[in-house]
Amino acid sequence: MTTVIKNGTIVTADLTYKADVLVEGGKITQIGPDLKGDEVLDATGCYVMPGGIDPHTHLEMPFMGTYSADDFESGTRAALSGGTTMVVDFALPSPGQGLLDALQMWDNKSTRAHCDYSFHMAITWWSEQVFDEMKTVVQERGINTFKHFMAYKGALMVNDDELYASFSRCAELGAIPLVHAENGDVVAELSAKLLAAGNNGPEAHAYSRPPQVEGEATNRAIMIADMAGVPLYVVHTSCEESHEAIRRARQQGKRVWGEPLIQHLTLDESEYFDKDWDHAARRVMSPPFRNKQHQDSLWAGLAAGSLSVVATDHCAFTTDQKRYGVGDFTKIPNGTGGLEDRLPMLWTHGVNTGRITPNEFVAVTSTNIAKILNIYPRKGAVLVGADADLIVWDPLREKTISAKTQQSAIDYNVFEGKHVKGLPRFTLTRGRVAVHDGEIRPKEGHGEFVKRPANGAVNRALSSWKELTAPRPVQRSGIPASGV
Ligand SMILES: NC(=O)NCCC(=O)O
Ligand SMILES: [Zn+2]
Ligand SMILES: [Zn+2]
Repeated sequence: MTTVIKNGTIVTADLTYKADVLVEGGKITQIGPDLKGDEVLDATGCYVMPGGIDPHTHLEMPFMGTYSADDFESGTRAALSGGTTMVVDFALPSPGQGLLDALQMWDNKSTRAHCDYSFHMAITWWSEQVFDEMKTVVQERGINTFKHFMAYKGALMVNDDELYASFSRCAELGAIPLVHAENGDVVAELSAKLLAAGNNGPEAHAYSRPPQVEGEATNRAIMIADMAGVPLYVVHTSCEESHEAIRRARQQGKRVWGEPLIQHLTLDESEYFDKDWDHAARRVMSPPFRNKQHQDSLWAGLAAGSLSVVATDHCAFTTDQKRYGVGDFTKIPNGTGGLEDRLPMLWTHGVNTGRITPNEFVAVTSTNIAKILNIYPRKGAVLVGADADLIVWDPLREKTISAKTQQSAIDYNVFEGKHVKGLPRFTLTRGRVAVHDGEIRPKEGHGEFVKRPANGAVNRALSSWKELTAPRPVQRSGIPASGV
């Protein structure tokens, strides 16, 4: 059975041209004029683009005494509905738990996925066992990224010596470290001080995590990665201080990528000052939403190329779960949703406003991260031989975002009431039409785990350079006799 997408304009990260696309056996088999197939999808007036890849989700994540409410079933259904065809989640060992044990748990959770997926492996503690298992994770399990939390003291946070040890191990294995960059010690101190002063509402969450704590941690992570000789990916870059650190590092030739979230690009800190406790608590996430100047910095970074990927950090909690933190903001589960809305919101606020081009849209939602994760061009491309993860994007299709019509399992949407223009007409996941003329047709269990090999181009280049420039002892002809 073949499927042909006809009459569309193909938009990739670097090209825009008219052609039909033929799909068979889950792959793109031909691109050209006047193609024929058993099933025809009409793309008249539409852009045919690589499906979105969201490299930052937390589905059914155990966190802050509960589990995030969207699992791999509802989460990947939401993803497909909004044009995202692959998610990368985080396997999180609890303290003392082995990496392979934790991976087994994430394997079990992900069997219901509607679209393809992968995992980042989190390093939440350090030991010889963790050091040893990192090799198996990379070489046998096909996971080439390791996540480190510099925040969440007493839970997921790791210290600088552990960061250095793990980053060095990543360098040896051809893997890439990821960081959640906030100074967890300072956040803990500020939180305690705010609570002691009676500042216990959701707005205090934002007060406890000012941009400086993110900027400092980003600079520190960049320095440690440089010392360890490894590239670095900074998740949820939310402010100018962190962006500035990334921009400077890149100008110095360091291999550092920054990932703003669609939430930080389009929602601001005023949400936390809402008189309705639920409204504010539903938007509690780390780092928190910032002011307009920080948003402008993030948008500028996407246009200038100093920021590389737009993600969601989808980690959705219901209103009841958020209410665990009534009277103590530090107990509000951190996280917001966005999987279904990332592409429409970015198109509406990015492409429709002229802040980014359609090609840049493809780059930051799909192609750049496929290259970073070393799965390009299997993913993130419209090329013969690539997986047929495709969206037929209708720039005229409109809707108003509402929890009433969303796929996510939670009872609200942080983008509630926002009007978007630009939505998928069709979404294909490895050739299977999962959104048909705007209507979701999911298939539980269709999603497959995507292995990601180590030693991508950037790792290889950086390790050659580090080897070439490594400190070497000076060769001396005559060595004086010891004074003792
Ligand atoms: N971001 C957030 O608040 N929750 C999810 C966990 C994380 O990424 O820090
Ligand atoms: Zn984080
Ligand atoms: Zn996260």
